[in-house]
Amino acid sequence: MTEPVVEVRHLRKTYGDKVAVDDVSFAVSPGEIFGILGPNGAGKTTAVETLAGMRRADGGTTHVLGHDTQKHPTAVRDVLGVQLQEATLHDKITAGEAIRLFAGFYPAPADPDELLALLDLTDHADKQFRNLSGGQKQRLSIALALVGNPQVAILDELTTGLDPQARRNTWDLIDRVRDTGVTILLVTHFMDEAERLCDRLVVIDGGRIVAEGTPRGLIDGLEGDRTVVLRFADEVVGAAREVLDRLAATHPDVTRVEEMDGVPGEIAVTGTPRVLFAVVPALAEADLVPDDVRTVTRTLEDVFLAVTGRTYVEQDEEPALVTEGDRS
Ligand SMILES: Nc1ncnc2c1ncn2[C@@H]1O[C@H](COP(=O)(O)OP(=O)(O)OP(=O)(O)O)[C@@H](O)[C@H]1O
Repeated sequence: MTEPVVEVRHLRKTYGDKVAVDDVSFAVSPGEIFGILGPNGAGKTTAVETLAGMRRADGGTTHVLGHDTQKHPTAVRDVLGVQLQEATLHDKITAGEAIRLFAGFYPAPADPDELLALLDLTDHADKQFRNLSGGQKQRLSIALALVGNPQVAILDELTTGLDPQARRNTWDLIDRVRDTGVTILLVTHFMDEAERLCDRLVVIDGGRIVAEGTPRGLIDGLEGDRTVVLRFADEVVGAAREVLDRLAATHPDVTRVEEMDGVPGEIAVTGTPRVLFAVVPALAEADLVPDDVRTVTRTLEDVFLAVTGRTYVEQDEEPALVTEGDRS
């Protein structure tokens, strides 16, 4: 087995009486994008800041590339790149200047021009920080985390505050960064982001790990209901509803039939994984042909609901990188 690049064992971190991280363990293999997913306040940032040697743990061990980051926090300075939730740069520094300045802090930095190209910033290299868009600032913050040529990068809430297109572009970029050989620890409260990017992940809630695995494995491991949504033309929707209601009352694989809110003609049928086998013959018998059929895709949100009993609420926040001017 390959040695893990990051290894966290029984990590515990408190702030006074507040237990922010409680018995958290995970290991990250070389070249992985490993996710730490959870709602706001779950303890994600505390866990990675402690792992990076920026905070003292109250218990447990943290290693990066074999270095004990609690005992020797500076040992990983040149191999670990950290992009934290909020960083401040001077309004007037340009993107190119910032990258070259930070490159000077490292013994074997990345080539600033290559980094600008990797992060689609070449055309914005001469723009002052205050004039960069949210997405460009975000990409610059990732570039600054990568400028030391790290083997491991921690990216914390990297798409918070970005519009959907900028988020998707950032996801493509993270794939590109991983393709250069960097192992990535991705902290996020966005379920879709974790599902799209992570090879494996832990879900944290209230400081504890509540689920761990690949996104697909966690979703496929969910027991229980499947939902099929059917859309019917106006003239047949009433008849279809009757057939499906009868099915719910009589068929063991069908538990619920509901009209979808705000979508005329759409009916959702919920039941066991065999629900489709019940629905199709019943509609065929009545010669009721739906205009559209889709299954409701299960996501990590369903995993969160299954393990915590709570619905996951995503809250977007301020852009992650702010100028000094923005702070006033
Ligand atoms: N410096 C601090 N002093 C006291 N409590 C803190 C401190 N930093 C974080 N906390 C508390 O510890 C808990 C975990 O916070 P943390 O920031 O690690 O969570 P998170 O999952 O990263 O959430 P977010 O994405 O909102 O930052 C929260 O209840 C938070 O209020």
